[in-house]
Amino acid sequence: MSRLVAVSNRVAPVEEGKTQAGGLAVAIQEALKRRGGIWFGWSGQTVDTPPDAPSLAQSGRITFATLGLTQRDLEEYYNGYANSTLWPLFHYRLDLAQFSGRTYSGYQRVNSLFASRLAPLLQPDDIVWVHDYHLIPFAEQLRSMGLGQRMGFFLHTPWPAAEILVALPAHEALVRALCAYDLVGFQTGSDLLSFANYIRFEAQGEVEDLGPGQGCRIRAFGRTMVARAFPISIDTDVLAGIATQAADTVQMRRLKESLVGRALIIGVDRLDYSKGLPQRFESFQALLDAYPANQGQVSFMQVAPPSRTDVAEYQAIRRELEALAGHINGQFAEFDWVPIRYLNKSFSRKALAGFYRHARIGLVTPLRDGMNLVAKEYVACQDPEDPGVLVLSRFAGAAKELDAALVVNPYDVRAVAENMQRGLTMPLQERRERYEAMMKVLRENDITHWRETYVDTLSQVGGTA
Ligand SMILES: O=P(O)(O)OC[C@H]1O[C@H](O[C@H]2O[C@H](CO)[C@@H](O)[C@H](O)[C@H]2O)[C@H](O)[C@@H](O)[C@@H]1O
Ligand SMILES: O=c1ccn([C@@H]2O[C@H](COP(=O)(O)OP(=O)(O)O)[C@@H](O)[C@H]2O)c(=O)[nH]1
Repeated sequence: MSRLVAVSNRVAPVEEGKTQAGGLAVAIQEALKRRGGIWFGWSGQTVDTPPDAPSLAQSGRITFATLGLTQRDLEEYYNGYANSTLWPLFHYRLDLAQFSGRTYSGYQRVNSLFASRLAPLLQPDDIVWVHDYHLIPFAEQLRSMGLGQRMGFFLHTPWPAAEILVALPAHEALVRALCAYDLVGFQTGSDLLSFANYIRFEAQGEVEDLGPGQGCRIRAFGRTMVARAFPISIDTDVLAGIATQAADTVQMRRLKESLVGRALIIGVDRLDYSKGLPQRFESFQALLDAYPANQGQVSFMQVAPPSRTDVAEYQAIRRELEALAGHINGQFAEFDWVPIRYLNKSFSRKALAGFYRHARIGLVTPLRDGMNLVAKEYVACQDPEDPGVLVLSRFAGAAKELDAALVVNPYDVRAVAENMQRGLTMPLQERRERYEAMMKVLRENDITHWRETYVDTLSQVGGTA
């Protein structure tokens, strides 16, 4: 069996026997454990000069190969082109996207640096699996060094409609770079459709349908490759197991004591403008306004660990939310009840599992999201006998699979409030039916299924080595 080489900007430090936080970390770790291989990416550290070779660390059959970046590289590649150009653009925020030749050069330079440092570690029959928007030009860089291995890419964010993408000065170069892969995976069928439409109408390429769920063969920029949707998922049964044991944690005991029987609504998101947090806070305000019986009876807890804190837009959304939470709490709080618990910190997977299970509503209302694993985790953690209700944005990739949630338009504050009220008062029978429908989907498409489908497909397409 060929070795797998996973490449991602972030490389999770994996310790044997410890459960990993994010779905991506779990998926990559498992895939590498099975086949043996390398996990290559940024070390998370800044250095004065880029090293000639990555640092190597072994854990079982996995070699972690990581590289420090200079402050300038990090500024131009990560904070700049990845998170101030591509991230806002891919999340339909043209108003926030910055277009700068300097950061674009930095993005290309770091991709070239990464590729040149990985190349000496590669063997001819390796399968290379590259993750996310930070590394779109990675395969093109490897190919320019004469490497012909099978190379796949998976985009964790949405792929925008062509009308949005063409605002990017380098749109053609970016899509040309994607065509250097043998397989390009998207989260949903609509991301795939947006990509196929760009190929047809902007790149004058050919798109051949490969049948239901099989994606399409793309011929463009002198290359032929396959593009297909692979919705990422979670380790459903493992997480459901963790949730049954989480009721006994210290955090859970303290949470229950502090709620004194009140209903809990929960949100868990990185502090990112794509997650729709201001609209969500306003929806909760609208719930208290429109259904005053909830005042003093319902608490909304928003877990929002700070993210990408060097980027100005992330500092701005943090200030906005602090003001909004303060305003709403000032309007409704009583001496013995505060409506919004707003927490700028992160929690372990086990603590979150307990919080999810206790919450009557999981409130997941991004304005755009590639998938949103929190939506899936909330469902998997419910008590099958007495499940809570997922209120889910139609603009999260997860809504394509979890259509038994209460699917909402997050911009429609009043409608989100009405759906929260519907969830709080939903009869047990309906809650069970919706939960079972969603769990069926999550058991069929769990993280193992996602990983195996992707790696099997990549093993069968392309490769000239
Ligand atoms: O690495 P950071 O800059 O700290 O950001 C964390 C990750 O955020 C994004 O996650 C996406 O991947 C999820 C799993 O596929 C998906 O559910 C979610 O919708 C996406 O937003 C980003 O794409 C990752 O590269 C980051 O590591
Ligand atoms: O305090 C926290 C907040 C989030 N997460 C995890 O971070 C991931 C967030 O993934 P999602 O797809 O929802 O959004 P992203 O942050 O990747 O855009 C999920 O697995 C969460 O359980 C966590 O472990 N602790």
